[in-house]
Amino acid sequence: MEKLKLLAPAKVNYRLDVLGKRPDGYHELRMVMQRVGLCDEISIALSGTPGIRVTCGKVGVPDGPGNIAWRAADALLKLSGKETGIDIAIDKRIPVAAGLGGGSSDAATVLMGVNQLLGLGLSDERLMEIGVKLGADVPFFIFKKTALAEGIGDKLTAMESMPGLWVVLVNPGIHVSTAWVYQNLILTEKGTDTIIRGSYGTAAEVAGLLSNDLEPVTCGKHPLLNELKEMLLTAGAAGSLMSGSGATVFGIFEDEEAARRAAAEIAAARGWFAVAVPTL
Ligand SMILES: C[C@@](CO)(OP(=O)(O)O)[C@H](O)COP(=O)(O)OP(=O)(O)OC[C@H]1O[C@@H](n2ccc(N)nc2=O)[C@H](O)[C@@H]1O
Ligand SMILES: Nc1ncnc2c1ncn2[C@@H]1O[C@H](COP(=O)(O)OP(=O)(O)O)[C@@H](O)[C@H]1O
Repeated sequence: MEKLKLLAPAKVNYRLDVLGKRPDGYHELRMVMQRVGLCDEISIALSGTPGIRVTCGKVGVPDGPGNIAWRAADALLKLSGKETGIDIAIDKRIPVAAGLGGGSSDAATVLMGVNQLLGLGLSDERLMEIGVKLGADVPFFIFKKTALAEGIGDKLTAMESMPGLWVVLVNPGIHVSTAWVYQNLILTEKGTDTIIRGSYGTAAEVAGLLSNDLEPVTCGKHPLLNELKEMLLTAGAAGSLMSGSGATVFGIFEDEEAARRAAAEIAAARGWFAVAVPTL
């Protein structure tokens, strides 16, 4: 039986403006989303034994139907009407519940992989429609380009030109519930007059874009994150920010060596998860 091995990358949010709350409880956003080279490895194989099996073996990530990758496979299998079985193994490299979109990326990768394995021929647009029902960030990972994301995160426009940078991701092992962060957000009447351009040329220019309305909620609960942002700046980052709902904090660097040195220093000093990865 045919088998695929795929990489599911993480993301960071260079910008996250919350514009308001919708009647269904979701929030209207304006984000700039960037994929980075820290990836889960996903094997997908068709099987003669009907049913979907997902194994991950990582604490905090459910096997079986609780896994968003299982739900992605289920959605496509139902749509296909086929009787085949699907076996999915996830080698989890992306920290979990960390604001890096690992679950959403796994789901997007499974949608694309199962579409290919079952020969369904669904367009990316159709996969994004199916994906947004699994999670607001899933369409972005099918889009595969640095994006301005609006709506609940699903209305995507490609950024015209973004610099290739090095991103240092630091996660102090704090798990954050995205739902909790949105529930505890205090919406203000702040203006949204910052213009987001289509093109940014340097790390310094991207640093001017960095802002996240969810930061005060998560950093309010975990003040250590402010310290992490400072450590990244001291280590030479052009800018630092919390990603998504947190608790991962990232710094942006133009220079690979400087980024690798910063990650090694922070990992050695405090024993936290800290890696330097390129933007994709
Ligand atoms: C904050 C962000 C930024 O990229 O990323 P993460 O921190 O999760 O990585 C996203 O908005 C997270 O997207 P995602 O994690 O796919 O969201 P979902 O599973 O659909 O929803 C999780 C919870 O967040 C809330 N939610 C999500 C998206 C949105 N635009 N408004 C919301 O209020 C939902 O009400 C739900 O309770
Ligand atoms: N494939 C998966 N990878 C990671 N988390 C998953 C997965 N499937 C289900 N989950 C659950 O989704 C929650 C959010 O995880 P994740 O996508 O890593 O975080 P975030 O929303 O911060 O980007 C976790 O608490 C985890 O239990």
